[in-house]
Amino acid sequence: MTTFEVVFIATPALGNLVPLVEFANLLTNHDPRFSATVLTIFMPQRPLVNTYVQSRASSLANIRILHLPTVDPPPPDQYQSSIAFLCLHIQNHKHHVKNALLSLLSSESNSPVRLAAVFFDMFCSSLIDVAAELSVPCYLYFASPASFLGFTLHLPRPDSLDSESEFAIPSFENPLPKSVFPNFALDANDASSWFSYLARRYRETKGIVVNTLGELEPHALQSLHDDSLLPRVYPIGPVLDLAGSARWDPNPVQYKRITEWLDRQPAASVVLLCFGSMGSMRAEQVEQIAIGLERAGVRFLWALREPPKAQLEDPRDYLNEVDVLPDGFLQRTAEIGLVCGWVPQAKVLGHEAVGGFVSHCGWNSILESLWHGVLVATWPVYAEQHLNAFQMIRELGLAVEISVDYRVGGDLVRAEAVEKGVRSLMEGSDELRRKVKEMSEKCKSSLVENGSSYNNLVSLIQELTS
Ligand SMILES: O=c1ccn([C@@H]2O[C@H](COP(=O)(O)OP(=O)(O)O[C@H]3O[C@H](CO)[C@@H](O)[C@H](O)[C@H]3O)[C@@H](O)[C@H]2O)c(=O)[nH]1
Repeated sequence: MTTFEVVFIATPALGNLVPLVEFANLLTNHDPRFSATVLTIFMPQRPLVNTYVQSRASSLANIRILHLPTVDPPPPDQYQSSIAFLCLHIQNHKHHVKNALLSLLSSESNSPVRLAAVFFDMFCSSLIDVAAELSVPCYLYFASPASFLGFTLHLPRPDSLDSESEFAIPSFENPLPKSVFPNFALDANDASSWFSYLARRYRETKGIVVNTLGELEPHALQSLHDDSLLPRVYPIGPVLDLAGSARWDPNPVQYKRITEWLDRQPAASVVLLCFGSMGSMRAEQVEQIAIGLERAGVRFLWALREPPKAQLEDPRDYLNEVDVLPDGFLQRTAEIGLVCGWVPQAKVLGHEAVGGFVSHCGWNSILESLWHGVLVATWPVYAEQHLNAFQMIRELGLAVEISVDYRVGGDLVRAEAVEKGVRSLMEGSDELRRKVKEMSEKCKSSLVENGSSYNNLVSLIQELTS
């Protein structure tokens, strides 16, 4: 029997790497003819990514994790933005990726294993050259929504953006105000030119897998389908690591403390506040959130993390969060709240005590909340999150809004807005909750036999093995 090897390469960031590894896991579990190798790129500034890789490497039966040799980071005079840094750093691994693929191809020549494909994620377009040189079919794995994939393909030039305008982008039903554009699309620096380059090259792949489902993003997916210059798009999702960081938690003591605290709270009473794997807030914003939460008087679990000292570093848990919180806040809210650092988010969202989620709208967080049927209040911060929030509220009607000033990098969100947003999340919105529960059912059924994502996985496998 011929067996098939698939290689996966992701950006060294949890939001990209985790879904890619889970997709590799889904593929190899679905069809035992497949085995997978994940090639990882090392970045010293990302200790959480490294912890995740180490732990996952030992827990996945059909997946080999291979570390590419370490490469020096690009010197500062070669980039202006963190996106450019990432893209250059990834591009500088071309040689090592080629060697890794060559060694897999050479082992293939004396065994019935076929190297069926290489999957790259959204920042790795430069590596398409390596796959092309070795004639290995190349696919894009897109960990953000289909709507954002469409956005990248129709990125207006920054110098064509005028402050009053709205923009028609085919993957969105409504015109987009400039205020929801990601930072990289607004600045005429190297970030927008890198993104245009990345997206141009998506079209050169043999297919694109998006971590979404047809039932969630029908409009965006139809627009991609209608794009005759794009390869076939396979919506296969939601692909999630539901055990999440509970499996590789950076702080197991904290995890135990959180779980025990949640176990003592009434059903659907707690609001979780968490802003992604790279999320942190400056001191003035922390203060406004604290005041807003205290005024709202709801139970809360707040993942509060310290801003990184240098660009591209992960935030860290505060050694002592008392330093940034208003005087006496922890004592006054001791009965109803828990402030902690990193939380095992996917597990927490599945806990019956959690009734609402204030989220930065990273796509993995949105999918995790939909999976568990937890209503989100949107608080986008960076990357494509303003677009995701726009889609969730205006296009899909699946979230409530914390009225963040939509200027990117925006102003302080005042305590009043936090209080109002949290109240409307926890107190009202029965109809929204019903819709979210309905979507939760669709997420689950899409992955079982004859579900839409399941069927797309079967079609992809047919293509990979033909
Ligand atoms: O305290 C925390 C914080 C995060 N997480 C997990 O980390 C992941 C975070 O992923 P996501 O919600 O997508 O946010 P980011 O880490 O910010 O992800 C980046 O990558 C995503 C996928 O491309 C984009 O949608 C985001 O905008 C981008 O910032 C999720 O699985 C969370 O469960 C935790 O478990 N605990």
